[in-house]
Amino acid sequence: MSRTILAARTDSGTADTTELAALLAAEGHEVCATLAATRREHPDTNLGPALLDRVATAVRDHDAETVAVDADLTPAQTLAVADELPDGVRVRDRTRVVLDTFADRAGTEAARVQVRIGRLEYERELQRELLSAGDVEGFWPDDDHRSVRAIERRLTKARAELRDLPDPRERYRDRREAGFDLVAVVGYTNAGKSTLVRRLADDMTLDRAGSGSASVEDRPFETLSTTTRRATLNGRRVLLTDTVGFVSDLPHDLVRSFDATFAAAYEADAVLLVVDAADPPERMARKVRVAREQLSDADGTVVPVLNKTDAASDERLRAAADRFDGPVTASATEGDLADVRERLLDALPTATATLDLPNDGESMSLVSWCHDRADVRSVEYGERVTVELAGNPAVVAEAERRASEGEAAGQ
Ligand SMILES: Nc1nc2c(ncn2[C@@H]2O[C@H](COP(=O)(O)OP(=O)(O)OP(=O)(O)O)[C@@H](O)[C@H]2O)c(=O)[nH]1
Ligand SMILES: [Mg+2]
Repeated sequence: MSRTILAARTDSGTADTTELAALLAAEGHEVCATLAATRREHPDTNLGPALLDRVATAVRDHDAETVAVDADLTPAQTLAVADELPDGVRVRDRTRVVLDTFADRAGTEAARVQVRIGRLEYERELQRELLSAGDVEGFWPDDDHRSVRAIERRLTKARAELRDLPDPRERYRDRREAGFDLVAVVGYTNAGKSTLVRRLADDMTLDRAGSGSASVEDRPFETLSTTTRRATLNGRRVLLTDTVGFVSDLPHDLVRSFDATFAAAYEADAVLLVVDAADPPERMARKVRVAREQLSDADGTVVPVLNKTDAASDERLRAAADRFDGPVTASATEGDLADVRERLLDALPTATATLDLPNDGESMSLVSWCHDRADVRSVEYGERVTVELAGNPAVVAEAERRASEGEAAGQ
């Protein structure tokens, strides 16, 4: 366990260090002291001399090995902060902490390569700055010799590896063409996405052909790669994708490198945006802002889900509800999720059709095909068979095509 001092600077108000503290705890760091100050960003060190002085003292008092700064430092600022600390103390800003967390726990090959790219891009910038300051010696934790050229070679290799992996968006498009309704469950880290996916999949599932399971833990970034489970909603075949949680102030490069999550969100027919309704108002405001930014390109209908209602006071719940247009409330651990299922169904694009079929064996197998994929609202048997159907537009169109094909074949 590494001993860490957490330092935070904020322009106004009080710094909220809970997010970074949770990340550090999840990494197995012991936060020995948290030091905060309210002041303008200092151009050289971000933190400013007074706070930096307190940090240096705390490092000595606690014999700390690392300092985590709750801000995004420029490479020059990282160096300037390290300069004020005892030799060998490692300085990490929040981007670095997030990258390290992901690197430790990335589950899939794609996530691992993406993390590697994010880290290399980060290191390249830092290395450029180190070189121009003429101060490379002893900065990196290992003796790994780095030159900008060497980093770039590794970047090129990693990008090529990523290109060779299957494109996540392609995979979603194939699934859509196969008549699945795609639902992405997204939101801030620790909001309860995986719990919700598990519950929804269990409630909605008739056949459990789904792959993977959604791991639940009270720590940030429990889920580090997308997991998809199959479920049935009103006869429709739904794929529920659990995603990697958002955090605030991620640099654009890093966000872009988490393509799998964004592919799931952007390609989805409907997006469940899970929000922790028990959060204090300021924290929630920040999280909602982050989620909105990240989802601005999503095509599907976004359904806000205020989760953890069991743990939220009425006042918090009302305040949370005011932030959204028509949210649905839920407790993924305790409540009944009927409202979530209903809202999800409303959000999915739906087509209807009435099929008029000859009364023969061929038609019977088409009726059972429909039952497996859509909401068969009525079937009337007479000289002909009349089927009323609602569901995914691609499925309904395919049913109509099969009906007319059967008709043509019978003539
Ligand atoms: N009280 C309460 N706790 C919940 C609820 N839903 C989830 N939790 C808890 O919140 C914690 C985080 O849940 P997860 O499902 O792992 O959250 P997540 O959004 O998938 O988190 P990441 O994968 O880390 O982004 C766990 O301890 C859950 O048991 C809820 O409705 N009420
Ligand atoms: Mg999760």
